[in-house]
Amino acid sequence: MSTVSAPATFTLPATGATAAARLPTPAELREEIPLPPLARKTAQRARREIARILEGRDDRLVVIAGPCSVHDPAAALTYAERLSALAAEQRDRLLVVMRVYVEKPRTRTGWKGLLSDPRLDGSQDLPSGLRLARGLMAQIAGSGLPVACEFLDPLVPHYLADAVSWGAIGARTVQSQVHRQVTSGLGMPIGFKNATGGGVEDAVDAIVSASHPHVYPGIGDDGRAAVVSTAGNPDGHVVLRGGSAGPNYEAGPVADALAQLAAAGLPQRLVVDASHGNSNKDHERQPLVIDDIARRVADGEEGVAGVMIESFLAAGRQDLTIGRTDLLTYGQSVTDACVDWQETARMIEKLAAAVDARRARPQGPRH
Ligand SMILES: O=C[C@H](O)[C@H](O)COP(=O)(O)O
Ligand SMILES: C=C(OP(=O)(O)O)C(=O)O
Repeated sequence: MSTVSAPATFTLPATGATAAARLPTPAELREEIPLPPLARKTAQRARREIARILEGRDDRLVVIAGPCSVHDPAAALTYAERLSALAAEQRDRLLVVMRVYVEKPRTRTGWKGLLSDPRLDGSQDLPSGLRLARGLMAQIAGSGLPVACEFLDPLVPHYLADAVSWGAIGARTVQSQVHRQVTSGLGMPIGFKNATGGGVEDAVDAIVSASHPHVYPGIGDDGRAAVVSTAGNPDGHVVLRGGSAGPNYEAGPVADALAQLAAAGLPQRLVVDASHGNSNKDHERQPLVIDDIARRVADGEEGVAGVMIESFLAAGRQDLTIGRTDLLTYGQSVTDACVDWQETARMIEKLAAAVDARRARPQGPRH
């Protein structure tokens, strides 16, 4: 019988990576760009309200609307101003949260978002991107409009999470243990997208995993590597976004997903994304998804707690040529196609009317 003895020391191979610039620590960035008191209040209040809607204790719908990605802070602020006015008008029926997505997962390659490359010129000035992202989120939340984003890099929540009311784990990372661990320590409701193939099981697994405490290697407020311990996130939920097998916003797939949640002992409430695989990335299909959901909500459907809409000032999308921001159309997405402002307002009004109609039903939910 042969035995294998472990070497006394290990030499790690060179990684090929270089550390090009220092990032501020989370504590340094929070001190440099503090959250205004109203931003903190907005973030905390919306977290609680979203959780109540997910629990079915508040009969409003959550509406997560905004650009696929933020590439121009000025256009994002113009959009925020309009959305904020509409959110205030509909606050008794809807809880509107703005997508302020500063990190983009890519299927293969492409611009990875404002945080990675804030000048859109390939210089990848991450320290500036991080500052810009935090400043923008602080300003939007500080205007009273709650902020949503996708958490992609596991270090980034340490810098931004206090400004955020709703977080997403995307279809490309929903199976990742790293992301499940990170979200288990975040203080806001987290929507887990179904995987790109359409499978909801991965999102259900992620909710269960993230609801448990975890211990993992991460960083502390001082930026030093640390053992991070989390308490578990009780507000994980599924986001149906369709997939390569087709859309899943219709009543049948929603009922199937709710059954999977019930089988896992989880609350039967979820969010439907009108974009991505549910629109086949065609922005003109998003209103069809919202119309269908609004009709079902008006008829009394209660499994859908909220919707996501990819929306910006101008309709459609445009290709980004790195280094040529002069070629860009103002207020139009450089990633996935979005509906324009007029269509966004129409969709939001339709959802508000659906909540009213559900309330008016004799056997409708109590509120
Ligand atoms: O939501 C945005 C995109 O669908 C996601 O970032 C993937 O983009 P890509 O397939 O263009 O890389
Ligand atoms: C990348 C996104 O979605 P998904 O993970 O569903 O592709 C998104 O919402 O921006």
